[in-house]
Amino acid sequence: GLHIAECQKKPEDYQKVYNAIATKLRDEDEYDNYIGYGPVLLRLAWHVSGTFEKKDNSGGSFGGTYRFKKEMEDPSNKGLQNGFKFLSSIQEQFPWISHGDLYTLAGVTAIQEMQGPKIPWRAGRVDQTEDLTPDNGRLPDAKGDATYVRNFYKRMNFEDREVVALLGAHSLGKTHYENSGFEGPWGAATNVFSNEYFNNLINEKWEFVKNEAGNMQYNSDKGFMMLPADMALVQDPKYLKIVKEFAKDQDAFFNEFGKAFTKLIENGIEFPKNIKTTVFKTLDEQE
Ligand code: HEM
Ligand SMILES: Nc1c([N+](=O)[O-])cnc2ccccc12
Repeated sequence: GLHIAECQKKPEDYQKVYNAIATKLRDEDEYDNYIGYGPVLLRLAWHVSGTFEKKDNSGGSFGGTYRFKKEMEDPSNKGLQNGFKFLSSIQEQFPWISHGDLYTLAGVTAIQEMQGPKIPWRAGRVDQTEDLTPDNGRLPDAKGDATYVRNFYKRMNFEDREVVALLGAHSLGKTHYENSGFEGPWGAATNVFSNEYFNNLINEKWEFVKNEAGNMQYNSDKGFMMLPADMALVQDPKYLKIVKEFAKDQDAFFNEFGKAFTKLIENGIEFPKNIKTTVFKTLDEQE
């Protein structure tokens, strides 16, 4: 059914939550060989939203159902518990925030504190009961080709340009054998948002190899890696055109990513007029 957002707090209350997350991100910088918690918090926000199914308006970020066992233990979510644990102290400090608002706000904080685009955000997600937890298997398969990726994102109403922009988040963080059966990049994993991923796709020399977990992935001689689903973006002529644009024009990428990420974390939710969009200030902007 339809999810109507409800919110009693003011924008400055959510800026306090943003600042607490951003401060903790700065303090706890050693996580994952000094990549920090930014990428895993961003992936958590995407995974709690990426279960959305437009046919019956099920899944999506509204109900905060990631907190329940079935969703937390979805094999697609392996490793995200690190992000969940990071947020437990924030949840204690601000017990009034819903889980859906917390997970999506943390993703927005991660993007902005990693020098990414501003992500407009609205509050009002309301915790739902465990029975509404979506089944496992709604998140995308890393082995998918371009046809698979295009069809997958149709389920959430995303077009080619939005899909290519969203995958640009793979400029951040890395794959880990213990989570997904893929590994790398080595040494090149970043925690600064950029369009580098698109330049890697186009400029690196890729070798399709079987990795130590028995999965096929693309490795470059400079130590970068791509999933088969990443490489789909240069194997499909329509996607490739957009990859080339974003590789040349970081602003175009940032602009498209900002809009698509807000759409991703708000899929399936009706926001009444009284709930205004907030664009949070970064810590740097408040010092
Ligand atoms: C075709 C769609 C996608 C597939 C198949 C996919 C697959 C994956 C896989 C297998 C990993 C490695 C997880 C691990 O081993 O720890 C990963 C990491 C990541 N993904 Fe995606 N992803 C997709 C789309 C997205 C989107 C839309 C976003 C955000 C907008 C995103 C953000 C991230 C981030 C930030 C990481 C790094 C996490 C870390 O360093 O801990 N991905 N993705
Ligand atoms: N850093 C990454 C790259 N990269 O090129 O640096 C490519 N693909 C990725 C897929 C999932 C997570 C991180 C990725």
